[in-house]
Amino acid sequence: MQGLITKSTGSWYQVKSGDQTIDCRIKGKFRTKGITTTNPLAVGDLVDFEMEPEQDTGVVTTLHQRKNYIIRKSINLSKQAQIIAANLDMALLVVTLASPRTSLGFIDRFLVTAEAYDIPAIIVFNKLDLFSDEGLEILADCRAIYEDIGYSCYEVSALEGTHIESLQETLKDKVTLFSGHSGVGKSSLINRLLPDLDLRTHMVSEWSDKGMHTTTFAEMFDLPQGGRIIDTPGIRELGVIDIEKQELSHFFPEMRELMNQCRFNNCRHINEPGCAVLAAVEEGDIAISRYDSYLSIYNGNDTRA
Ligand SMILES: Nc1nc2c(ncn2[C@@H]2O[C@H](COP(=O)(O)OP(=O)(O)OP(=O)(O)O)[C@@H](O)[C@H]2O)c(=O)[nH]1
Ligand SMILES: [Zn+2]
Repeated sequence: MQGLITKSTGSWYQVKSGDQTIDCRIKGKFRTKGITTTNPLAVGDLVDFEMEPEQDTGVVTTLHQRKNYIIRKSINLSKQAQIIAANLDMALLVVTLASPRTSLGFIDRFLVTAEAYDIPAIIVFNKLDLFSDEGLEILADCRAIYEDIGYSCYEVSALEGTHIESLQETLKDKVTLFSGHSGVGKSSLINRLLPDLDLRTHMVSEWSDKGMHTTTFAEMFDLPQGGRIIDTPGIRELGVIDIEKQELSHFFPEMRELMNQCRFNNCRHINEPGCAVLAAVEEGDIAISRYDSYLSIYNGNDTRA
């Protein structure tokens, strides 16, 4: 039987197949080429599984090839990576310019990561209800920086349910990963999008009843209009995969566009003469905040929220 992994605890996997949801273990080894992972399978994986004889549990036997996947590097020195989720169509970042304010550096880091994974990213500015007229202008300026580059932006209030419909339309029939640092309202937004609120708490208790670990990495939910979202509790940042300094500007679309116009083909866009990127910054065609983020990532500075 074929199924979709919607939740994982590390040793148990929840596999959705048709209208059924079956708790499965894995048999044998599933290796991911090129990296050592702490978890062989992740939310979003398509698998084949078999029911265990006379049990209501199953065994995963095969992993289907992944379209993409995102990882988180472990913080210790083991060099192991954790696969957070697989087969994504879109990565959504919830941010807010109200408290706790998301820094532009944090947003840019997320976008670079999504570009590196080749996963389209969208930005949702939350807590719209907290903005004064002046605040709304700042929000519009910020939004313009990202829309000019080509990223879709949404302004919502998860609290009041403002502008949720257009976001719902965008999420329709897609698999979208939700990220955001603590306090931005990611859970509130997800609860808005999933009217069946009991779903989440219900599932947790059901798993505890079976004596399974409830600390999960990520979890997938069906959207009522079609499509799915993946929540990433406790994961504040996507693991930036190793990006060569020389390649970093490829992941800033507005720089990527200009690169061929730099005088030197190995231009770092830092102080080289005839640099088209520096010229665009000067002209105001590239936002200073974006260029600052480029330098900051280039120099290996940690840009946290
Ligand atoms: N004013 C306002 N407050 C909001 C909005 N969305 C969320 N909040 C509040 O912001 C706080 C954090 O919301 P959560 O949904 O828990 O945020 P989170 O991003 O999931 O954060 P963690 O739970 O720490 O991961 C709560 O007090 C919410 O009530 C909003 O649109 N407007
Ligand atoms: Zn250059």
